Amino acid sequence: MYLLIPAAGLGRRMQSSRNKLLLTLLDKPIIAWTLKAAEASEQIHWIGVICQPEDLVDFQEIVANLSLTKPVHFILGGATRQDSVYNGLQSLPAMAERVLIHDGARCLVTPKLFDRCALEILNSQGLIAAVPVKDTIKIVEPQTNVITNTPDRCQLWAAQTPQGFEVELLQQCHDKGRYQGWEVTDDATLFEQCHLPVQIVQGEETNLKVTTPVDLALAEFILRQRMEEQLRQSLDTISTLTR
Ligand SMILES: Nc1ccn([C@@H]2O[C@H](COP(=O)(O)OP(=O)(O)OP(=O)(O)O)[C@@H](O)[C@H]2O)c(=O)n1
Ligand SMILES: C[C@](O)(CO)[C@H](O)COP(=O)(O)O
Repeated sequence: MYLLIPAAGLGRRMQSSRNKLLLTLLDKPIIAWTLKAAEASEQIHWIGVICQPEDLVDFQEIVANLSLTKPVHFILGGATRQDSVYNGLQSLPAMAERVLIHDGARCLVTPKLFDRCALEILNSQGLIAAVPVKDTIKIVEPQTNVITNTPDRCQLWAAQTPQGFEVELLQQCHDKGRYQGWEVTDDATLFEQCHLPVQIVQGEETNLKVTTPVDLALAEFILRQRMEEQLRQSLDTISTLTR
Protein backbone atom coordinates (compact mmCIF):
# COMPACT_ATOMS: atom_id res chain seq x y z
CA MET A 1 0.00 0.00 0.00
CA TYR A 2 1.14 3.51 -0.86
CA LEU A 3 1.21 6.04 1.97
CA LEU A 4 1.35 9.83 1.63
CA ILE A 5 2.26 11.75 4.78
CA PRO A 6 1.37 15.47 4.71
CA ALA A 7 4.19 16.99 6.78
CA ALA A 8 4.51 20.48 5.31
CA GLY A 9 2.66 22.55 7.89
CA LEU A 10 3.94 25.50 9.94
CA GLY A 11 2.66 24.46 13.34
CA ARG A 12 1.04 27.84 14.10
CA ARG A 13 -1.33 26.45 16.77
CA MET A 14 1.67 24.76 18.41
CA GLN A 15 3.11 28.25 18.79
CA SER A 16 6.20 26.77 17.20
CA SER A 17 8.73 28.81 15.29
CA ARG A 18 9.24 25.88 12.94
CA ASN A 19 7.46 22.81 11.61
CA LYS A 20 6.00 21.17 14.72
CA LEU A 21 6.82 17.72 13.30
CA LEU A 22 10.48 18.48 14.02
CA LEU A 23 9.76 19.02 17.72
CA THR A 24 10.96 16.30 20.09
CA LEU A 25 8.45 13.91 21.60
CA LEU A 26 10.09 11.80 24.30
CA ASP A 27 13.36 10.96 22.57
CA LYS A 28 12.70 11.59 18.87
CA PRO A 29 11.02 14.06 16.50
CA ILE A 30 7.23 13.80 16.12
CA ILE A 31 7.53 12.75 12.47
CA ALA A 32 9.86 9.89 13.48
CA TRP A 33 7.04 8.26 15.49
CA THR A 34 4.73 8.43 12.47
CA LEU A 35 7.41 6.91 10.23
CA LYS A 36 8.14 4.13 12.74
CA ALA A 37 4.46 3.15 12.72
CA ALA A 38 4.45 3.10 8.90
CA GLU A 39 7.61 0.99 8.96
CA ALA A 40 5.95 -1.50 11.33
CA SER A 41 2.82 -1.72 9.17
CA GLU A 42 2.61 -4.98 7.22
CA GLN A 43 0.61 -3.47 4.35
CA ILE A 44 2.53 -0.24 3.63
CA HIS A 45 5.42 -0.67 1.19
CA TRP A 46 5.94 2.88 -0.14
CA ILE A 47 6.09 6.14 1.81
CA GLY A 48 5.88 9.69 0.46
CA VAL A 49 6.68 12.50 2.90
CA ILE A 50 5.30 15.86 1.77
CA CYS A 51 7.41 18.66 3.23
CA GLN A 52 8.50 22.25 2.69
CA PRO A 53 11.91 22.87 1.07
CA GLU A 54 13.25 24.48 4.27
CA ASP A 55 12.54 21.28 6.21
CA LEU A 56 13.95 18.83 3.65
CA VAL A 57 17.45 18.44 5.12
CA ASP A 58 16.04 17.91 8.63
CA PHE A 59 13.54 15.31 7.36
CA GLN A 60 16.22 13.52 5.33
CA GLU A 61 18.40 13.31 8.45
CA ILE A 62 15.52 11.96 10.54
CA VAL A 63 14.75 9.29 7.94
CA ALA A 64 18.41 8.35 7.66
CA ASN A 65 18.67 7.93 11.43
CA LEU A 66 15.65 5.60 11.47
CA SER A 67 17.26 3.09 9.09
CA LEU A 68 13.89 2.25 7.56
CA THR A 69 13.56 -0.77 5.27
CA LYS A 70 10.82 0.90 3.19
CA PRO A 71 11.56 3.53 0.52
CA VAL A 72 10.81 7.11 1.54
CA HIS A 73 10.24 9.72 -1.18
CA PHE A 74 10.22 13.45 -0.45
CA ILE A 75 7.56 15.56 -2.15
CA LEU A 76 7.21 19.35 -2.25
CA GLY A 77 4.52 20.65 0.11
CA GLY A 78 1.98 23.33 -0.77
CA ALA A 79 0.50 26.39 0.91
CA THR A 80 -2.35 24.33 2.36
CA ARG A 81 -2.80 20.70 3.40
CA GLN A 82 -5.07 20.33 0.36
CA ASP A 83 -2.30 21.61 -1.94
CA SER A 84 0.24 19.35 -0.26
CA VAL A 85 -1.91 16.26 -0.82
CA TYR A 86 -2.49 17.34 -4.44
CA ASN A 87 1.29 17.45 -4.93
CA GLY A 88 1.56 14.07 -3.28
CA LEU A 89 -0.92 12.55 -5.72
CA GLN A 90 1.12 13.84 -8.66
CA SER A 91 4.18 12.08 -7.21
CA LEU A 92 2.66 8.62 -6.78
CA PRO A 93 3.99 5.88 -9.06
CA ALA A 94 1.73 5.34 -12.08
CA MET A 95 0.90 1.83 -10.83
CA ALA A 96 -0.60 3.13 -7.56
CA GLU A 97 -4.31 2.28 -7.61
CA ARG A 98 -5.07 3.06 -3.96
CA VAL A 99 -3.42 5.35 -1.43
CA LEU A 100 -3.57 6.07 2.28
CA ILE A 101 -3.12 9.66 3.38
CA HIS A 102 -2.02 10.16 6.97
CA ASP A 103 -1.18 13.37 8.81
CA GLY A 104 2.41 13.45 10.01
CA ALA A 105 0.97 15.11 13.12
CA ARG A 106 -1.00 11.97 14.00
CA CYS A 107 2.16 10.32 15.30
CA LEU A 108 0.46 7.92 17.72
CA VAL A 109 -1.19 5.96 14.92
CA THR A 110 -0.65 2.23 15.33
CA PRO A 111 0.58 -0.14 12.61
CA LYS A 112 -2.66 -2.04 13.13
CA LEU A 113 -4.75 0.98 12.14
CA PHE A 114 -2.63 1.46 9.03
CA ASP A 115 -3.16 -2.19 8.15
CA ARG A 116 -6.91 -2.14 8.84
CA CYS A 117 -7.32 0.88 6.55
CA ALA A 118 -5.01 -0.58 3.91
CA LEU A 119 -7.04 -3.79 3.76
CA GLU A 120 -10.43 -2.07 3.94
CA ILE A 121 -9.67 0.34 1.06
CA LEU A 122 -9.22 -2.68 -1.21
CA ASN A 123 -12.99 -3.15 -0.92
CA SER A 124 -14.11 0.46 -1.20
CA GLN A 125 -13.54 3.69 -3.08
CA GLY A 126 -12.93 5.91 -0.09
CA LEU A 127 -12.64 5.59 3.68
CA ILE A 128 -11.56 7.45 6.77
CA ALA A 129 -10.57 6.39 10.23
CA ALA A 130 -12.91 8.07 12.68
CA VAL A 131 -14.14 7.86 16.25
CA PRO A 132 -17.58 8.68 17.68
CA VAL A 133 -17.63 12.11 19.33
CA LYS A 134 -17.83 12.17 23.12
CA ASP A 135 -18.96 15.77 23.53
CA THR A 136 -22.32 17.18 22.52
CA ILE A 137 -21.58 19.25 19.39
CA LYS A 138 -23.26 22.61 18.83
CA ILE A 139 -23.69 24.57 15.60
CA VAL A 140 -23.15 28.23 16.46
CA GLU A 141 -24.07 31.43 14.59
CA PRO A 142 -20.63 33.18 14.33
CA GLN A 143 -21.91 36.78 14.58
CA THR A 144 -24.02 36.24 17.70
CA ASN A 145 -22.25 33.21 19.23
CA VAL A 146 -25.74 31.77 19.75
CA ILE A 147 -26.37 28.05 19.27
CA THR A 148 -28.51 27.38 16.23
CA ASN A 149 -28.54 23.58 16.25
CA THR A 150 -27.46 20.50 18.17
CA PRO A 151 -26.94 17.57 15.76
CA ASP A 152 -27.87 14.13 16.98
CA ARG A 153 -24.63 12.94 18.58
CA CYS A 154 -25.12 9.33 17.52
CA GLN A 155 -24.61 10.45 13.92
CA LEU A 156 -21.43 12.44 14.65
CA TRP A 157 -17.91 11.08 14.14
CA ALA A 158 -14.58 12.85 14.52
CA ALA A 159 -12.58 12.32 11.34
CA GLN A 160 -9.01 11.14 11.73
CA THR A 161 -6.43 9.84 9.29
CA PRO A 162 -5.50 7.46 7.66
CA GLN A 163 -7.89 8.36 4.89
CA GLY A 164 -7.84 5.99 1.96
CA PHE A 165 -8.97 6.38 -1.63
CA GLU A 166 -8.90 5.05 -5.15
CA VAL A 167 -6.14 7.21 -6.60
CA GLU A 168 -7.85 8.02 -9.88
CA LEU A 169 -11.07 9.13 -8.18
CA LEU A 170 -9.26 11.21 -5.59
CA GLN A 171 -7.23 12.89 -8.33
CA GLN A 172 -10.46 13.79 -10.13
CA CYS A 173 -11.94 15.18 -6.92
CA HIS A 174 -8.83 17.26 -6.23
CA ASP A 175 -8.89 18.57 -9.80
CA LYS A 176 -12.56 19.54 -9.44
CA GLY A 177 -11.83 21.12 -6.07
CA ARG A 178 -9.10 23.28 -7.58
CA TYR A 179 -11.39 24.26 -10.45
CA GLN A 180 -14.33 25.04 -8.15
CA GLY A 181 -12.17 26.74 -5.51
CA TRP A 182 -13.16 24.32 -2.77
CA GLU A 183 -11.11 24.80 0.42
CA VAL A 184 -11.27 21.65 2.51
CA THR A 185 -9.52 20.40 5.63
CA ASP A 186 -9.57 16.73 4.72
CA ASP A 187 -9.61 14.72 1.53
CA ALA A 188 -12.85 12.94 2.36
CA THR A 189 -14.68 16.26 1.94
CA LEU A 190 -13.60 16.39 -1.70
CA PHE A 191 -15.00 12.90 -2.19
CA GLU A 192 -18.25 13.87 -0.48
CA GLN A 193 -18.61 17.00 -2.58
CA CYS A 194 -18.18 14.81 -5.64
CA HIS A 195 -21.01 12.61 -4.29
CA LEU A 196 -18.68 9.64 -3.83
CA PRO A 197 -19.07 7.28 -0.89
CA VAL A 198 -16.68 7.48 2.07
CA GLN A 199 -16.69 4.54 4.49
CA ILE A 200 -15.97 4.95 8.19
CA VAL A 201 -13.31 2.67 9.71
CA GLN A 202 -13.15 2.63 13.51
CA GLY A 203 -10.18 4.80 14.45
CA GLU A 204 -8.27 4.93 17.71
CA GLU A 205 -8.95 7.21 20.65
CA THR A 206 -5.21 7.68 21.02
CA ASN A 207 -4.78 8.66 17.35
CA LEU A 208 -4.81 12.35 18.20
CA LYS A 209 -3.49 15.06 15.91
CA VAL A 210 -0.67 16.84 17.75
CA THR A 211 -1.82 20.41 17.16
CA THR A 212 -1.32 22.42 20.36
CA PRO A 213 1.14 22.25 23.29
CA VAL A 214 -1.49 20.36 25.32
CA ASP A 215 -1.63 17.72 22.58
CA LEU A 216 2.14 17.31 22.84
CA ALA A 217 1.84 16.66 26.58
CA LEU A 218 -1.01 14.20 25.98
CA ALA A 219 1.04 12.41 23.31
CA GLU A 220 3.96 12.04 25.72
CA PHE A 221 1.64 10.59 28.38
CA ILE A 222 0.15 8.09 25.90
CA LEU A 223 3.59 7.04 24.62
CA ARG A 224 4.92 6.52 28.13
CA GLN A 225 1.86 4.36 28.91
CA ARG A 226 2.47 2.29 25.78
CA MET A 227 6.15 1.81 26.60
CA GLU A 228 5.34 0.74 30.15
CA GLU A 229 2.79 -1.78 28.81
CA GLN A 230 5.32 -3.14 26.32
CA LEU A 231 7.88 -3.51 29.13
CA ARG A 232 5.32 -5.33 31.29
CA GLN A 233 4.52 -7.71 28.44
CA SER A 234 8.23 -8.34 27.82
CA LEU A 235 8.83 -9.06 31.51
CA ASP A 236 5.83 -11.42 31.54
CA THR A 237 7.25 -13.25 28.52
CA ILE A 238 10.67 -13.56 30.14
CA SER A 239 9.07 -14.74 33.37
CA THR A 240 7.07 -17.39 31.48
CA LEU A 241 10.13 -18.58 29.52
CA THR A 242 12.35 -18.82 32.58
CA ARG A 243 9.88 -20.73 34.80
N1 LIG B 1 0.43 23.32 3.95
C1 LIG B 1 0.31 22.23 4.74
C2 LIG B 1 -0.37 22.30 6.00
C3 LIG B 1 -0.43 21.17 6.79
N2 LIG B 1 0.15 20.02 6.33
C4 LIG B 1 0.15 18.83 7.17
O1 LIG B 1 -1.17 18.42 7.41
C5 LIG B 1 -1.25 17.79 8.71
C6 LIG B 1 -2.39 18.38 9.50
O2 LIG B 1 -2.20 19.77 9.55
P1 LIG B 1 -2.11 20.60 10.91
O3 LIG B 1 -2.21 19.72 12.09
O4 LIG B 1 -3.03 21.77 10.79
O5 LIG B 1 -0.60 21.11 10.85
P2 LIG B 1 -0.12 22.63 10.68
O6 LIG B 1 -0.74 23.19 9.44
O7 LIG B 1 1.36 22.62 10.80
O8 LIG B 1 -0.74 23.34 11.97
P3 LIG B 1 -1.31 24.81 12.05
O9 LIG B 1 -2.62 24.80 11.28
O10 LIG B 1 -1.49 24.98 13.53
O11 LIG B 1 -0.26 25.71 11.45
C7 LIG B 1 0.09 18.02 9.41
O12 LIG B 1 0.83 16.81 9.45
C8 LIG B 1 0.75 19.07 8.54
O13 LIG B 1 2.17 18.93 8.52
C9 LIG B 1 0.78 19.95 5.09
O14 LIG B 1 1.29 18.89 4.70
N3 LIG B 1 0.84 21.06 4.31
C1 LIG C 1 -7.32 15.59 8.11
C2 LIG C 1 -7.73 15.83 9.54
O1 LIG C 1 -6.71 15.35 10.41
C3 LIG C 1 -9.01 15.09 9.83
O2 LIG C 1 -9.45 15.41 11.14
C4 LIG C 1 -7.92 17.34 9.84
O3 LIG C 1 -8.97 17.84 9.02
C5 LIG C 1 -6.67 18.13 9.57
O4 LIG C 1 -6.96 19.48 9.89
P1 LIG C 1 -5.76 20.53 9.97
O5 LIG C 1 -6.36 21.86 10.28
O6 LIG C 1 -5.05 20.47 8.64
O7 LIG C 1 -4.89 20.03 11.08
